[in-house]
Amino acid sequence: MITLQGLSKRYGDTVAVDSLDLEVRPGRVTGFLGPNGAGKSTTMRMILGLDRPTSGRALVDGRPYRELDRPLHHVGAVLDARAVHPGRSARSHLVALARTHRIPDRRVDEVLDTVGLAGAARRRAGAFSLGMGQRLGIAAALLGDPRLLVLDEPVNGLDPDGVRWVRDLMRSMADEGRTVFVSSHLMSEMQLTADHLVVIGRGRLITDAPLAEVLDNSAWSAVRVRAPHPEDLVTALEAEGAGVERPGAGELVVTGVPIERVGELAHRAGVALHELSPREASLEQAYRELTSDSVQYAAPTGGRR
Ligand SMILES: Nc1ncnc2c1ncn2[C@@H]1O[C@H](COP(=O)(O)OP(=O)(O)OP(=O)(O)O)[C@@H](O)[C@H]1O
Repeated sequence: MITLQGLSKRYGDTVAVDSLDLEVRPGRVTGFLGPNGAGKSTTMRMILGLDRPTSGRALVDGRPYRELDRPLHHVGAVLDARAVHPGRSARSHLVALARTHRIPDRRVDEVLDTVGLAGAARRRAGAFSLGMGQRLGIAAALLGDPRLLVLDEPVNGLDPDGVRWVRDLMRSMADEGRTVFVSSHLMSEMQLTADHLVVIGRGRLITDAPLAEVLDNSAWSAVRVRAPHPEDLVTALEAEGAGVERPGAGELVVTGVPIERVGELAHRAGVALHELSPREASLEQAYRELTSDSVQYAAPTGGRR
């Protein structure tokens, strides 16, 4: 488990992380989202003891990272997959890392196999593609068979097979009861991968909630109804305080009432339905609503048509 307590980081006048309180729990994939500059990487660096908090604490299994006896067994991390000696082979890079942490060489071959790099193990890491570099970074993260994975944009540069592979890896790690904390800007991918979401903006916590709750709370979530004569249903819905829009003749978009209730009210009002379906929000839509006030580096809107 990762615990953040009043975690803050300033760089001069910039408040990169602002009093974050958070628990990242085991057994699920927690997506870590936020606009550019929100403070995600800085938070991850503090969790991994690479940056010192200005105030507050970041704890891994109850202790600061620097105080862990065998850190690679607690946490595997991929922050910058390019941080590899370019002249070394993938295998010798991992062997060097393993030996400094008293991990046997056979574990290196196991993780090379797991990430699909066994065939490229003796090639220079400097000549690796972006995707192969990501796989090597993940191999390093897995070396100590850690209880916790911290991944900063792990699917960056991966092809569709690679993206699916990372998704499956994170899923199986979480299903084994490990903690997976992953940042990404790819909302469609996060919607497929994450169980739980933490969203920050300008260094502050915006949301810490299950994915399903974030989607349900989106203004985009609604119920679509098609009915040739919906008037009595509209009256019943409005009496319940539902929001009812009428985008076209015989069409309703209903908010604020569960789909089952819309069905019951239609039945009671004797209104024939031609369609009753959920309009589900995408994470992209929900995320835009949540972060609309905290986007710092937005492209200008309007202009070209
Ligand atoms: N070493 C540093 N020195 C000065 N400012 C920094 C440093 N590292 C980060 N910052 C600033 O802290 C803020 C948070 O940056 P951070 O990289 O943590 O955001 P992020 O959410 O990871 O962004 P992105 O999605 O663009 O990777 C930004 O304003 C950034 O410019």
